Amino acid sequence: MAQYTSASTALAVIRLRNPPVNALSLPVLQALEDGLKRADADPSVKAIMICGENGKFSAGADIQGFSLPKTRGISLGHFVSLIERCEKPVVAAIEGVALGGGLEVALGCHYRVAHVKARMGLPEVTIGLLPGGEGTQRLPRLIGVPAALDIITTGRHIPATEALKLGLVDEVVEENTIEAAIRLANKVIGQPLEPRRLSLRPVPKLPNMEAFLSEALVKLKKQARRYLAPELCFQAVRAATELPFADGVRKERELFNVLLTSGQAQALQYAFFAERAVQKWTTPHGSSWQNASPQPIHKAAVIGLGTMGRGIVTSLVKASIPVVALEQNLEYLNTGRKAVMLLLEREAMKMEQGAQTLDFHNPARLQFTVDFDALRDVDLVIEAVFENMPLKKEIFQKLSRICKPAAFLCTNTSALNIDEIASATSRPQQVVGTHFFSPAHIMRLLEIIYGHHTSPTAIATAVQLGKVLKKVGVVVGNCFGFAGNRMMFPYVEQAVFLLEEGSRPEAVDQVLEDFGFKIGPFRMSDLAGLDVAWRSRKGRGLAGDSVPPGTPARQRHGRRYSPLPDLLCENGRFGQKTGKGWYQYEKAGGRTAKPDPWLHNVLTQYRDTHHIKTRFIDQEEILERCLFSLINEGFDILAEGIASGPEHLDVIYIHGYGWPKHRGGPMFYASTVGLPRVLAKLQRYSEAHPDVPALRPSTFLKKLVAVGNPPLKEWMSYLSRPSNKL
Ligand SMILES: C/C=C(\C)C(=O)SCCNC(=O)CCNC(=O)[C@H](O)C(C)(C)COP(=O)(O)OP(=O)(O)OC[C@H]1O[C@@H](n2cnc3c(N)ncnc32)[C@H](O)[C@@H]1OP(=O)(O)O
Repeated sequence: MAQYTSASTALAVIRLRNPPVNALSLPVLQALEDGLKRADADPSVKAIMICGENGKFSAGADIQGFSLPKTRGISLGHFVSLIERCEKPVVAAIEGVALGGGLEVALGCHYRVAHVKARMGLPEVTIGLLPGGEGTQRLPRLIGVPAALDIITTGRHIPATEALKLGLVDEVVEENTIEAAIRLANKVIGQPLEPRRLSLRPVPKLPNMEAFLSEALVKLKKQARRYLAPELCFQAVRAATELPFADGVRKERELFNVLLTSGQAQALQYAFFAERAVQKWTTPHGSSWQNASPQPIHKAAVIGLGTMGRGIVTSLVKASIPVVALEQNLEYLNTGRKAVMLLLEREAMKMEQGAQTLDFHNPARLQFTVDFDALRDVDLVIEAVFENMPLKKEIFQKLSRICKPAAFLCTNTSALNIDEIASATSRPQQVVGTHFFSPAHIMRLLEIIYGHHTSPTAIATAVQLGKVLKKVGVVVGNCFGFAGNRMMFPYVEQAVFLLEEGSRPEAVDQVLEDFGFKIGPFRMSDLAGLDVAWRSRKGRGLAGDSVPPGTPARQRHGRRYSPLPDLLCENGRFGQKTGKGWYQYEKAGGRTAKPDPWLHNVLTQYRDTHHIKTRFIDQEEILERCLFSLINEGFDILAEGIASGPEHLDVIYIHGYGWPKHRGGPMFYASTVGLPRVLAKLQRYSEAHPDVPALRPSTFLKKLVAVGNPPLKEWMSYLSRPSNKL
């Protein structure tokens, strides 16, 4: 847990030991205390060094431990103070990471030496907390208020070189950090320790501290939106500027306890582990991350340079994977090339600020072509043409002929059947769905869809590709809309039904934005373009000429249907790109949504035509119908084995659909509301709308309620045998 050794008779070494990241669990901290006492009591020991095992100092407090009752009330600050009060110099040797409590331990030390590749930071804010080991009081004393406030309220990891400039560390070394720390420890033996004890230092003054803090708070509130932790972090740092150290520490603890017991901290910590859990993918057929090895991707190709293709090319170039970008003709190729170059130039500028470079002018790294023959030697192709099954099949047939046998063939689709696409090839085991989210070079989610024949190697390779592209890959089964969009359909459907019954787009959006979504469903549809879904509905016989004559306007296949979105499209209202959709915009391509009297009139006429009695719909009903129908679909997806756990759906929603992370994702949210309540509400709404299948409670949800509303992590054990429907 923490190993006590000696580097020489005069130097004691305490090595934090808790693989994989030396998290500061209670036993680790107790062993650290024992080590300090032993070193203090040994007259031959003249200095102490603290380091971490396996090239990592420490990733901070054990996040799992926050939920353990026995660790409550034990303050990390106690251990940090013990280090600082030591009568012998204590040197931190920082390798790998010193994050959160790990950095706070280092701040208790009298000196800090870091390896040049080490990263430091106080990321507690990202898991809904504040640095509760006196970090909010020590850091401003060491590096000043502006830098400390930035590090504490953003949680960003800073590289060792920046840490040196800020004065956070005393030395940065390129070689052996431990040896450098030993050298420093030997050098400082006998020197006075008072000036090195941060708790005794004043916070460096700013001529305009009050103005600085007020301005910083305004900025922070704007960025933090509905997140509690950033503002409480701010208050703790402000306390450091106003109060003596001990009172500041009391304030820090008080604020920490507010956050610790907040639902936000629990949701954010759940999200942290969910993101890691989805990397350990499994399928109902028994393949998993443990029994599949990814193949290396030395060269890739992207077909189609529309919005998605451009983003995907940019992502690949950023990840240093050589790319061949292919379009169907020279005109499209030139337009696509210009757009890609623009994106890459912007990305290069961002990266240069972080001292990295992006090499995209070299044709060996990025080649534009209209010739399929250029794909002969690539290891993986991502087809990103628009959603048209015959076109995709034609392309896959060609790829199957041209690409080398080992090449993986990926399709970027948001809903289409992977098996049907794979059937056009002679290698369905190499075909995998890679659903990117727009803008593809920015959005972190990558939905990875396996078909009936997709090999475990192909899945593992797509997952590995996701990692290399710095995305969160979530493996799901094949069904219409996969996991994310399949859950989105009932959500959007409810939003439109609410308009039919009496609500307005701005009212529905407001409720969902107050809940924490970045944008509500109507603003989202306007942004994405209403024509995409219209084309899909026409293709599925739900809209346009393919609807059989005599079909009731508000019914399809025996269930309720709203033709309102079709009506907008028929009027050329495709959203932002046409300047009109569910809202009106200042111009085509404009971004400022304004409520539109035209739409309000259309809604009134529509209700009159269809004899719908307008009623007032309160916020609770708006929220519940939209969210609970989405969650209900999630339970069906779990029951069918399309996703292997609720965490998968939550990660998809957080990283692909703007679900507020501080609410942990839809399935986590359902668990916090309580499944009996979700079920009761769905039952009530379903009785009121019997022709809406999405409101009919899922059998799996009913089962979970019947067995007593078990915690989320136990849900999957109540499925007797998950089976992929396909
Ligand atoms: C008050 C609060 C105080 C004082 C705190 O200190 S709160 C904790 C603050 N620290 C953090 O938030 C750091 C969280 N960890 C990370 O950012 C990253 O894990 C990492 C940068 C340290 C390493 O990243 P990477 O190399 O990509 O590896 P993983 O993220 O996959 O992590 C490996 C496994 O370690 C587990 N882990 C990581 N940090 C912690 C932690 N602080 N407590 C408990 N467990 C932690 C992580 O879940 C992975 O576990 P497995 O999935 O392999 O089981």
